[in-house]
Amino acid sequence: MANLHGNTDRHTSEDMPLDINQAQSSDSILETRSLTRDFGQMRAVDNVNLDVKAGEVFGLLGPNGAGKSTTIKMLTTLLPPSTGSAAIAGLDVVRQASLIRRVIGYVPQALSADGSLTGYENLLIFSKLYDIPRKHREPRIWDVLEFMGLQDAAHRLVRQYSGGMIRRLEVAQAMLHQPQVLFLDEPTVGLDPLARSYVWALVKQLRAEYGTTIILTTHFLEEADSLCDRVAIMQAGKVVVTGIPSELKASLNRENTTLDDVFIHYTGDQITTGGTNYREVSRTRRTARRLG
Ligand SMILES: Nc1ncnc2c1ncn2[C@@H]1O[C@H](COP(=O)(O)OP(=O)(O)OP(=O)(O)O)[C@@H](O)[C@H]1O
Repeated sequence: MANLHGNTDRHTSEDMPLDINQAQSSDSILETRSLTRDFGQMRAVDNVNLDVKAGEVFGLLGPNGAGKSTTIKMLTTLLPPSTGSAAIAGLDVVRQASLIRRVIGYVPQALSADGSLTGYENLLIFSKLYDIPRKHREPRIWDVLEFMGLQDAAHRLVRQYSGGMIRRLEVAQAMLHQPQVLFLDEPTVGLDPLARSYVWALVKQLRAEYGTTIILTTHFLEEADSLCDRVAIMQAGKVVVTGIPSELKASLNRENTTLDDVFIHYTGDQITTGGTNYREVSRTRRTARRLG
């Protein structure tokens, strides 16, 4: 393993990925081993090894097209890996997919709430999808509505919600069955700063009150710095570095280092550029517009 401290040369993808605190797999709730996904000739996720501890907020960072969403889709059983393996709470994502779905929640980038229904109705549908027993549904729905600060809007149509309220409803949907691990794929894309800070507060509260392990992707490095216990930076399908944000920043041995500096150091890229194609841009803009 390369020595991170004092090394200010740009990291290349040929190097071994760095892990500056080397999580032990024994207390991991999520593990991937050589997780790989190909789309035809294109390798979207390339031999990714991750260990996430129970109760951590873990950030997956990387430029557009780095492989973050594809990784999340494999972990949430929506896409089978080409090779390699992944386990959550000791369950294999391929062989035990239906059991995995009971212990995870997932908020995708694309809209997952139906605008023509009320918030309550959306939650009722999810409570049935999650097989929550009939007598527990209503109290559970009111619990999550209250937790997300949406109880007064419960019977309003979702199309009348603000972008921030829709995001909170989507997190509520994903939390109904009290998952051990919650995946948030760009939870604050398209939100204004106030709504974004509300979502940050919610993530912190979820972890504090329920001990939920949270795995999020984001393009906002300030957000990752504020929320995440550890981050992994991906580039071209590989994890190039994993670590605690403060230690990653300190390791550059520069004054006033931000996570942006760390990101540029390891990827040589500004997070808003590089590898972007029309499909990705239009998807992000579509999501932002629908939330906005
Ligand atoms: N279904 C698919 N078919 C073909 N290629 C795909 C598919 N899904 C993703 N890709 C490609 O795989 C690569 C990784 O995409 P992915 O969406 O995982 O990146 P990302 O890091 O999540 O990017 P973004 O930050 O833009 O969401 C990209 O080159 C993308 O074009």
